[in-house]
Amino acid sequence: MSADDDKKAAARRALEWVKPGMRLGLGTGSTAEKFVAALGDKVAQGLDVVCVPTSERTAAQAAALSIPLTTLEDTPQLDLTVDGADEVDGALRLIKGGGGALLREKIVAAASTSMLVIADGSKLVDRLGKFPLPVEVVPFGLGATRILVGRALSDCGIDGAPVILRTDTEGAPFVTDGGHYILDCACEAIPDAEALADALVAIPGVVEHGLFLGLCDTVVIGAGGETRVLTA
Ligand SMILES: O=C[C@H](O)[C@H](O)[C@H](O)COP(=O)(O)O
Repeated sequence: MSADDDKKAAARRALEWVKPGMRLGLGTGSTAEKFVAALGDKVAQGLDVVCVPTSERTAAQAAALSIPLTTLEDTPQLDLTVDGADEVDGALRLIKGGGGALLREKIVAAASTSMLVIADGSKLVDRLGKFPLPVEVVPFGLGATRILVGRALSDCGIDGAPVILRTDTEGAPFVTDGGHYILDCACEAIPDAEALADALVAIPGVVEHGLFLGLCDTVVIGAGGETRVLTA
Protein backbone atom coordinates (compact mmCIF):
# COMPACT_ATOMS: atom_id res chain seq x y z
CA MET A 1 0.00 0.00 0.00
CA SER A 2 1.41 3.39 -1.00
CA ALA A 3 0.90 6.70 0.84
CA ASP A 4 -1.46 7.57 -1.99
CA ASP A 5 -3.58 4.50 -1.26
CA ASP A 6 -3.61 5.41 2.43
CA LYS A 7 -4.75 8.97 1.63
CA LYS A 8 -7.49 7.56 -0.60
CA ALA A 9 -8.64 5.16 2.12
CA ALA A 10 -8.83 7.99 4.68
CA ALA A 11 -10.67 10.21 2.19
CA ARG A 12 -13.28 7.52 1.46
CA ARG A 13 -13.76 6.80 5.16
CA ALA A 14 -14.41 10.50 5.80
CA LEU A 15 -17.60 10.23 3.74
CA GLU A 16 -19.12 8.47 6.80
CA TRP A 17 -19.27 11.87 8.54
CA VAL A 18 -21.06 13.55 5.64
CA LYS A 19 -24.85 13.69 5.93
CA PRO A 20 -27.45 14.97 3.45
CA GLY A 21 -28.09 18.69 3.75
CA MET A 22 -24.70 19.44 5.31
CA ARG A 23 -22.73 22.63 4.73
CA LEU A 24 -19.15 21.50 4.17
CA GLY A 25 -15.70 23.08 4.07
CA LEU A 26 -13.45 21.52 1.46
CA GLY A 27 -9.73 21.44 2.25
CA THR A 28 -6.73 21.75 -0.02
CA GLY A 29 -3.86 19.42 -0.94
CA SER A 30 -3.31 15.95 -2.31
CA THR A 31 -5.36 14.24 0.43
CA ALA A 32 -8.24 16.72 0.41
CA GLU A 33 -8.29 16.34 -3.38
CA LYS A 34 -9.13 12.65 -2.94
CA PHE A 35 -11.97 13.53 -0.60
CA VAL A 36 -13.36 16.05 -3.10
CA ALA A 37 -13.20 13.39 -5.82
CA ALA A 38 -15.07 10.88 -3.61
CA LEU A 39 -17.60 13.55 -2.64
CA GLY A 40 -18.12 14.33 -6.32
CA ASP A 41 -19.15 10.72 -6.90
CA LYS A 42 -21.70 10.96 -4.08
CA VAL A 43 -23.08 14.25 -5.40
CA ALA A 44 -23.45 12.67 -8.84
CA GLN A 45 -25.49 9.94 -7.12
CA GLY A 46 -27.79 12.56 -5.56
CA LEU A 47 -26.16 13.62 -2.27
CA ASP A 48 -27.36 17.10 -1.36
CA VAL A 49 -24.58 19.22 0.18
CA VAL A 50 -23.26 22.73 -0.27
CA CYS A 51 -19.55 23.47 0.06
CA VAL A 52 -17.04 26.25 0.68
CA PRO A 53 -13.64 25.53 -0.92
CA THR A 54 -10.43 26.62 0.86
CA SER A 55 -8.49 27.48 -2.30
CA GLU A 56 -8.89 28.37 -5.95
CA ARG A 57 -7.45 24.94 -6.74
CA THR A 58 -10.12 23.12 -4.72
CA ALA A 59 -12.83 25.42 -6.10
CA ALA A 60 -11.84 24.46 -9.65
CA GLN A 61 -11.85 20.74 -8.85
CA ALA A 62 -15.21 20.91 -7.09
CA ALA A 63 -16.78 22.99 -9.85
CA ALA A 64 -15.56 20.49 -12.47
CA LEU A 65 -17.32 17.75 -10.47
CA SER A 66 -20.54 19.82 -10.26
CA ILE A 67 -20.32 19.98 -6.44
CA PRO A 68 -22.57 22.87 -5.34
CA LEU A 69 -20.42 25.74 -4.02
CA THR A 70 -21.19 28.65 -1.77
CA THR A 71 -19.24 31.32 0.11
CA LEU A 72 -18.87 32.24 3.76
CA GLU A 73 -20.79 35.43 2.93
CA ASP A 74 -23.87 33.43 1.91
CA THR A 75 -23.24 30.51 4.27
CA PRO A 76 -21.23 31.80 7.23
CA GLN A 77 -21.65 28.72 9.40
CA LEU A 78 -20.59 25.25 8.28
CA ASP A 79 -21.25 21.81 9.77
CA LEU A 80 -18.03 20.05 8.86
CA THR A 81 -14.68 20.78 7.23
CA VAL A 82 -12.65 17.93 5.79
CA ASP A 83 -8.99 18.76 5.17
CA GLY A 84 -5.51 17.29 5.09
CA ALA A 85 -2.56 18.20 7.32
CA ASP A 86 1.23 18.25 7.23
CA GLU A 87 1.57 17.08 10.83
CA VAL A 88 -0.84 15.85 13.50
CA ASP A 89 0.18 15.29 17.12
CA GLY A 90 -1.48 13.23 19.85
CA ALA A 91 -3.59 16.20 21.00
CA LEU A 92 -4.86 16.65 17.41
CA ARG A 93 -2.89 19.84 17.03
CA LEU A 94 -1.82 20.41 13.44
CA ILE A 95 0.72 22.01 11.19
CA LYS A 96 -0.89 23.00 7.89
CA GLY A 97 -0.01 25.19 4.94
CA GLY A 98 2.42 23.04 2.96
CA GLY A 99 0.29 23.86 -0.08
CA GLY A 100 -0.01 27.52 0.84
CA ALA A 101 -3.74 27.46 1.66
CA LEU A 102 -3.50 27.86 5.44
CA LEU A 103 -5.30 31.20 5.73
CA ARG A 104 -8.50 30.18 3.95
CA GLU A 105 -8.26 26.73 5.54
CA LYS A 106 -8.18 28.24 9.01
CA ILE A 107 -11.02 30.68 8.29
CA VAL A 108 -13.18 27.83 6.95
CA ALA A 109 -12.27 25.47 9.81
CA ALA A 110 -13.07 28.16 12.38
CA ALA A 111 -16.48 28.65 10.74
CA SER A 112 -17.22 24.92 11.06
CA THR A 113 -18.79 23.05 13.97
CA SER A 114 -16.37 20.19 13.35
CA MET A 115 -13.03 19.72 11.60
CA LEU A 116 -12.11 16.28 10.32
CA VAL A 117 -8.52 15.74 9.16
CA ILE A 118 -7.64 12.97 6.76
CA ALA A 119 -4.03 11.82 6.41
CA ASP A 120 -1.70 8.94 5.76
CA GLY A 121 0.24 7.55 8.72
CA SER A 122 3.39 9.56 7.98
CA LYS A 123 1.65 12.73 9.20
CA LEU A 124 1.33 11.50 12.81
CA VAL A 125 4.10 12.92 15.02
CA ASP A 126 5.04 12.88 18.69
CA ARG A 127 6.01 16.53 18.59
CA LEU A 128 5.13 19.24 16.06
CA GLY A 129 7.82 21.06 14.13
CA LYS A 130 9.79 18.72 11.89
CA PHE A 131 7.66 19.96 9.00
CA PRO A 132 8.66 23.62 8.41
CA LEU A 133 5.99 25.85 9.91
CA PRO A 134 4.40 28.09 7.25
CA VAL A 135 3.75 31.70 8.30
CA GLU A 136 1.70 33.82 5.88
CA VAL A 137 2.89 37.45 5.73
CA VAL A 138 2.04 40.60 3.79
CA PRO A 139 4.66 41.50 1.17
CA PHE A 140 5.09 45.03 2.61
CA GLY A 141 7.87 45.09 5.16
CA LEU A 142 8.95 41.52 4.45
CA GLY A 143 12.52 42.01 5.72
CA ALA A 144 11.36 43.49 9.01
CA THR A 145 8.62 40.89 9.50
CA ARG A 146 11.12 38.10 8.85
CA ILE A 147 13.37 39.38 11.65
CA LEU A 148 10.41 39.57 14.05
CA VAL A 149 9.34 36.02 13.12
CA GLY A 150 12.87 34.80 13.89
CA ARG A 151 12.75 36.65 17.22
CA ALA A 152 9.38 35.07 18.10
CA LEU A 153 10.88 31.64 17.41
CA SER A 154 13.88 32.39 19.69
CA ASP A 155 11.58 33.71 22.42
CA CYS A 156 9.76 30.36 22.28
CA GLY A 157 12.95 28.34 22.68
CA ILE A 158 13.57 27.70 18.97
CA ASP A 159 17.03 29.15 18.35
CA GLY A 160 18.66 29.69 14.97
CA ALA A 161 15.80 28.25 12.92
CA PRO A 162 16.07 29.31 9.26
CA VAL A 163 13.10 31.45 8.20
CA ILE A 164 12.87 30.91 4.46
CA LEU A 165 10.77 32.84 1.93
CA ARG A 166 8.84 30.25 -0.09
CA THR A 167 9.43 30.51 -3.84
CA ASP A 168 7.67 29.11 -6.89
CA THR A 169 9.23 27.02 -9.65
CA GLU A 170 10.60 30.18 -11.33
CA GLY A 171 12.34 31.29 -8.13
CA ALA A 172 9.87 34.17 -7.57
CA PRO A 173 8.12 34.51 -4.20
CA PHE A 174 5.20 32.08 -3.91
CA VAL A 175 1.98 34.11 -3.74
CA THR A 176 -1.02 32.74 -1.84
CA ASP A 177 -4.65 33.00 -2.98
CA GLY A 178 -4.88 36.03 -0.68
CA GLY A 179 -1.89 37.78 -2.36
CA HIS A 180 0.52 37.17 0.52
CA TYR A 181 3.94 35.53 0.88
CA ILE A 182 4.90 32.53 3.02
CA LEU A 183 7.85 32.21 5.38
CA ASP A 184 8.70 28.57 6.12
CA CYS A 185 10.23 28.23 9.59
CA ALA A 186 12.51 25.22 9.96
CA CYS A 187 11.86 24.75 13.68
CA GLU A 188 12.72 21.01 13.85
CA ALA A 189 10.73 20.88 17.11
CA ILE A 190 8.21 23.25 18.69
CA PRO A 191 8.39 23.02 22.49
CA ASP A 192 5.29 25.18 23.16
CA ALA A 193 2.92 25.50 20.18
CA GLU A 194 0.42 27.72 22.03
CA ALA A 195 3.12 30.22 23.06
CA LEU A 196 4.52 30.31 19.53
CA ALA A 197 1.04 30.84 18.04
CA ASP A 198 0.48 33.80 20.39
CA ALA A 199 3.89 35.29 19.57
CA LEU A 200 3.38 35.00 15.81
CA VAL A 201 -0.09 36.59 15.68
CA ALA A 202 1.27 39.55 17.67
CA ILE A 203 3.57 40.49 14.74
CA PRO A 204 1.87 43.17 12.58
CA GLY A 205 3.05 41.76 9.21
CA VAL A 206 1.90 38.22 10.01
CA VAL A 207 -1.49 37.38 8.51
CA GLU A 208 -1.76 33.82 9.86
CA HIS A 209 0.36 30.82 10.74
CA GLY A 210 0.06 27.11 10.10
CA LEU A 211 -0.47 26.00 13.70
CA PHE A 212 -4.08 24.77 14.00
CA LEU A 213 -4.69 24.46 17.73
CA GLY A 214 -8.03 23.38 19.17
CA LEU A 215 -9.71 23.31 15.77
CA CYS A 216 -9.54 19.64 14.79
CA ASP A 217 -11.75 17.18 16.68
CA THR A 218 -11.42 14.06 14.53
CA VAL A 219 -8.59 12.52 12.50
CA VAL A 220 -8.89 9.62 10.09
CA ILE A 221 -5.54 7.98 9.41
CA GLY A 222 -5.04 5.63 6.50
CA ALA A 223 -2.20 3.14 7.02
CA GLY A 224 -1.44 -0.21 5.42
CA GLY A 225 -4.84 -0.48 3.76
CA GLU A 226 -6.74 0.21 6.97
CA THR A 227 -8.14 3.33 8.54
CA ARG A 228 -8.30 4.35 12.17
CA VAL A 229 -10.05 7.22 13.86
CA LEU A 230 -8.59 9.51 16.52
CA THR A 231 -10.86 11.86 18.43
CA ALA A 232 -10.14 14.79 20.72
O1 LIG B 1 -1.92 24.39 2.34
C1 LIG B 1 -2.12 23.18 2.25
C2 LIG B 1 -2.79 22.37 3.23
O2 LIG B 1 -2.66 22.76 4.55
C3 LIG B 1 -2.71 20.87 3.04
O3 LIG B 1 -3.89 20.36 3.58
C4 LIG B 1 -1.51 20.22 3.70
O4 LIG B 1 -0.33 20.80 3.18
C5 LIG B 1 -1.49 18.70 3.46
O5 LIG B 1 -1.35 18.46 2.10
P1 LIG B 1 -1.24 16.99 1.54
O6 LIG B 1 -2.53 16.31 1.76
O7 LIG B 1 -0.94 17.19 0.07
O8 LIG B 1 -0.09 16.32 2.23
